[in-house]
Amino acid sequence: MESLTSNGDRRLRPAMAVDKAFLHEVLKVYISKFMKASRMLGDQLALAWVVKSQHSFDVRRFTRREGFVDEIGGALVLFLPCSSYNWTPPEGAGRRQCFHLKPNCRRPLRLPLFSCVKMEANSCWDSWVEEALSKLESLKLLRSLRPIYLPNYNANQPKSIENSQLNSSNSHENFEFFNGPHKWDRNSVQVNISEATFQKWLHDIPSLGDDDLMYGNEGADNEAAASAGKFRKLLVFSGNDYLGLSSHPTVSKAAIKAARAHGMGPRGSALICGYTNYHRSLESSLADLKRKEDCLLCPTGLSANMAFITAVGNVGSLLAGGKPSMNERIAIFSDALNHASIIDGIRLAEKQGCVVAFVYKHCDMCHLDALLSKCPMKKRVVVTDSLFSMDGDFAPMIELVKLRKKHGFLLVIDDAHATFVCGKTGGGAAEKFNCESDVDICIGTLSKAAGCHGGFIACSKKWKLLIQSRGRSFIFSTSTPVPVAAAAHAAVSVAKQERWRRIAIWNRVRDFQALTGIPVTSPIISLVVGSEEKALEASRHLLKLGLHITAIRPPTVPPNSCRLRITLSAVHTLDDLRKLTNALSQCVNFQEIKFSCTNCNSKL
Ligand SMILES: Cc1ncc(COP(=O)(O)O)c(C=O)c1O
Repeated sequence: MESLTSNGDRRLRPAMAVDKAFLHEVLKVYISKFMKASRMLGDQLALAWVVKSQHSFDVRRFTRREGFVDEIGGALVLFLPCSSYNWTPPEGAGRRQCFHLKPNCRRPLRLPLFSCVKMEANSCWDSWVEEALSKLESLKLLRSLRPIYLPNYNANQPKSIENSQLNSSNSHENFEFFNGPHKWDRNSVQVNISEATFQKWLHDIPSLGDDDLMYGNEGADNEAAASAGKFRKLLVFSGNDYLGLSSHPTVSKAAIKAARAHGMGPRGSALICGYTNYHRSLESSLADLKRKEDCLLCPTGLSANMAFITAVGNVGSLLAGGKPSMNERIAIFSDALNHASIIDGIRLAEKQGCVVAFVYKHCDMCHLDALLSKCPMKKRVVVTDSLFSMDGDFAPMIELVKLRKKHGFLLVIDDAHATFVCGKTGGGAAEKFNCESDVDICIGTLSKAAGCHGGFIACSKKWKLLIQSRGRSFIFSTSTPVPVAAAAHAAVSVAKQERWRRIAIWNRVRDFQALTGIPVTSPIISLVVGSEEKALEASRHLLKLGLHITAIRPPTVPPNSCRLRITLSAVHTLDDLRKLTNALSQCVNFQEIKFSCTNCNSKL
């Protein structure tokens, strides 16, 4: 099936069977849209959502005064004045072809007249969101982002700074990229800890972070302390800076430049006065990366998940015009191992009486299918981590897409750990599994592979408007500091351009597998060792050997599934991996782990 965007480019989309109940739902929205359009044009309009003819027609003929073309629910809809045209509705469906057109397209496009309604799995969601937005509009509850324009330099700065700003520009073209690792990259995987911290960690003594750091924060003193044996150097295998961008000079330069020109504090939440051209640029680059219409920045990944879930819950109450009945609520199907922020978001929305949660067994598509089949509620959302943070396994994206087609739910992924790491361009898990257009909402964070801070929701413009108007953790929190937004924008470009980083990290994944024989699927490696004591003992042993690896214990993971969570980075070398696997071989049994992994995989 072919789709035409306003740019005139063509993409192939899978065809879908027409479901009559579905069609009925969408037609309801067509009618309300039609009424609105009639008012807008001050004319009586004929609605032609499916037009059957041998001929082609030229969209140029339909000016705004005469009528217009819109896309609703994935189908092209013509709104035409009755006086000029006498279109009739279709006489039934069959196997037909359909074209899409972006709303209010002005470009002259020649389209063969189509004779079919094509239903997208989420077309009901499109119409529900539209209806929710109309309700919000009538209640005057739609909220706006009004970017404050911050120029590239600040004329009020001292002369020397002002000049350095003038000499460099903020534009993408001036970002510096490198085609291989450099000395600075090591900063992302090498750290020092003081002897006091080391001792407390070794003896599992609770710390408030007030350990005697002895030599302050100055680099030169730290060097001296390290060489005098006061600090211990550790090689980090526990961070989420997968590409090593936290120490990338292009990223830090962007932050420095923005901090010099504009200071630190964003001065307010995004809806008040904390949203600037820097935030907008970052949103655009993330929307591009995720191949979505738009994107909404949130203060953190945690707040992005919470904002989305509270906003989706609101659709239930807005459409019901008050507290929704059981069947009017939103059914959210959530993987049992989803991130805490998804769980908390769902709990909050449940408390507000907007959603009902169904937790399906981890990655178990039969269980999810059964729950969906039994569920009488129409408004359904499936939310899952794409790459699970504790186990390092991927959600079964292809099966999820199949179920989405079957049940017509909204598919939402938390792509926190896969963004920038997976896919040819770093687009994340959906790009890796070639299903970007089947993922409706992609939530992510800039605090992991981007090496910065902040969260985002890549989605359609309609969803963005809904979330920015109803997502409480977005609305009621101060926006991202400008230097952080500038740094993250640089990081998006670096991550895209420096492809060698993605190649390197996946090479390290293969190296780990080759050195241990343990099958691994991602840079997050979870070695389940069993009891808490075993995990702590292993972590202590690794610490003594200079490796920063944490033991993950309840309540983060279930009792007796305590583990060592190891994360690999593009910046690790093969020698680092040798050091790691040698040390691991002294405290964990690779054969046992290999056996339980194989067993586990055969059950999937
Ligand atoms: C899967 C997942 N989602 C969301 C988050 C939250 O992101 P942030 O640290 O930006 O709040 C995390 C981070 O821990 C995560 O692992």
